[in-house]
Amino acid sequence: MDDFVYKKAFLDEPEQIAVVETVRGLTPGFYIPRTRWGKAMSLRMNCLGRHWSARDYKYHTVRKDVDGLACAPIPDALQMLGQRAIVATRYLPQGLVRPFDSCIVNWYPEAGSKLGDHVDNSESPEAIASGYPVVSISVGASCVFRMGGLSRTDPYEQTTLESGDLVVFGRSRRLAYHGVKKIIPGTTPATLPLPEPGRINLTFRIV
Ligand SMILES: O=C(O)CCC(=O)C(=O)O
Ligand SMILES: [Fe+2]
Repeated sequence: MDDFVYKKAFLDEPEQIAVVETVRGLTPGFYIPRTRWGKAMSLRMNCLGRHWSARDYKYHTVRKDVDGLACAPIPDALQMLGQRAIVATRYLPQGLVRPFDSCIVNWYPEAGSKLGDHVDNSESPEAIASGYPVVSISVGASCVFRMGGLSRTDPYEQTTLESGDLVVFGRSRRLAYHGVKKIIPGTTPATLPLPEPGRINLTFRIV
């Protein structure tokens, strides 16, 4: 089996609505992350379970570079979606599924919002070496997503991620480069309580 799996329509419409309502109702809520150079990222973020700092690229228990508040725990309903993704894609058998300790919620609010090509490597060496997959669930506007290899210059597969789509990557692809090139305006389902062009992505990890 490929270690990068893409599954269309993982979430049905009521589940997509529930995800948006859940993430918009969290306290503490979204913030605009700033890099170590003080530059504002083009998205809003809320880290659940553990806080990932855009300043030092490390995980913390509090939102140290934002407002010092403890981050909200991962709601059970979201944790269940993350774990279900691993079984639904047959990435691992049910008995090997473990709870995620981090769910980063990214909200891309504009057509120009993006996330440059990067590797998810802020996690502990043991977590990365285990090859346990990263689960990424998208809701709202479609985006152009690209997944590459272990070197920045390896070829990339480009995919349009639509509302409800799922991406799972681990094992040999755990440290693969990936990024969000752009948000496609006019694609946010009208039934979602999310201003257009809004895209929400949930990324679950064991850190
Ligand atoms: O928004 C996405 O689809 C990807 C998010 C991502 O790669 C990350 O948060 O590390
Ligand atoms: Fe990532």
